[in-house]
Amino acid sequence: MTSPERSRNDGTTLIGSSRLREVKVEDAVGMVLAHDLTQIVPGQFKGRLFRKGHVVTSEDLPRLKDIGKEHLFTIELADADLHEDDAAVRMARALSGDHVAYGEPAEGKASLKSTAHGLAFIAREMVDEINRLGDIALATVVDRRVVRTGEALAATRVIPLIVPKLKIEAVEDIVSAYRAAHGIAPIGVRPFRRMTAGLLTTGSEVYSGRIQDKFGPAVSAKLAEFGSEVVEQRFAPDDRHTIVNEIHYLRKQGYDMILVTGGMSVDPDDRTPGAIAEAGADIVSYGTPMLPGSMLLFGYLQGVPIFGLPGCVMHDPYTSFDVLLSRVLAGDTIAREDIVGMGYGGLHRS
Ligand SMILES: Nc1nc2c(c(=O)[nH]1)N[C@H]1C(S)=C(S)[C@@H](COP(=O)(O)OP(=O)(O)OC[C@H]3O[C@@H](n4cnc5c(N)ncnc54)[C@H](O)[C@@H]3O)O[C@H]1N2
Ligand code: MOO
Repeated sequence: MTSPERSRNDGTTLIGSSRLREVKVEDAVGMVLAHDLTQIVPGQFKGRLFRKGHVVTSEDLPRLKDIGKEHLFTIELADADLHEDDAAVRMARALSGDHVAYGEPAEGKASLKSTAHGLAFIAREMVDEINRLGDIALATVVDRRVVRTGEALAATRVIPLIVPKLKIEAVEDIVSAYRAAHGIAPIGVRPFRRMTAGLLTTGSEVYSGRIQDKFGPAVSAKLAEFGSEVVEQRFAPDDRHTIVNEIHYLRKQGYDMILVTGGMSVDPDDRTPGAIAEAGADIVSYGTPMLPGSMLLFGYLQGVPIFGLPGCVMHDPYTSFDVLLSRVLAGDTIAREDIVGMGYGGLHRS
């Protein structure tokens, strides 16, 4: 796993073909730092105290001692090797796909960030394959996580200070093969489209004015959070025929998706799933193996995504609606197997 590293008793260490020479801090004034130096003060600070390339001055000596440095390295880098910063950047470059940016490395780490609000794409098998090489750390967010502009997607790092070029070339080869096979990079972001929605709120208690509608504001806020919009809201009592007609009305308006709220459970007045079916939708799934949001229905009405949203969507901040909505907005067509796969890791409230 680890690079052959040989410490010698003349104060030098050989890593691969490169030589690291230890210099006592007292003798290091005027020396150029070979790598970033980190300070950690729990609860207060963690980061770079000195940058790679910094020229050590006599004023630096107490601060170097404070972070435990008695010696510093000079590096004689062999042609066959790479400095940790350069290795991290090369990996970042290889891995980055659409809507991903990476900046300057720090402390041997390069961060890949999203340049869009959308759904992260992370090829998990690729991450595992790279980490299997050893001496390399590639840490990512989970696939299909919602990311905002500027949010981190992944970070690359090599474990030793110096790594053989061959190791990074192995990463580049793995990634090239992936790109060739799949036509995309292993790390990317699929930006959310701006979609319009027609909303139908069912429930006789709301329709009659007995209680105030709370679903409309909750669903509108949710779509706005994703950059989309509820354009029109209609209301219906718990009457199947009326609900079917209202669904047809919304379909005719040409909205990008149709959302029907309430009446999704097991009571005799819960008419929504039957009405969505009667309206002619192809039901992908009624019932979603995730909590909250288990009573959610998803289907397509003449190709338009249609959701039956259970009461929890009005109440819980994160439900199966968030998962499926984000995928629809990223351009996915949802199949039954996608719904099946939501159960593992899908328990967010018992
Ligand atoms: N015996 C069972 N009970 C429940 C089940 C079950 O499987 N068996 N599922 C539970 C789950 S999970 C959820 S979520 C809810 C689903 O509720 P519904 O979608 O059927 O919602 P309703 O019955 O129509 O209403 C429930 C509740 O919410 C109020 N509501 C509904 N719409 C609005 C609105 N637009 N504004 C304000 N308030 C609204 C309604 O008055 C009820 O109080 O069922 C669980 N139970
Ligand atoms: O679907 Mo309820 O739909 O899990 O809280």
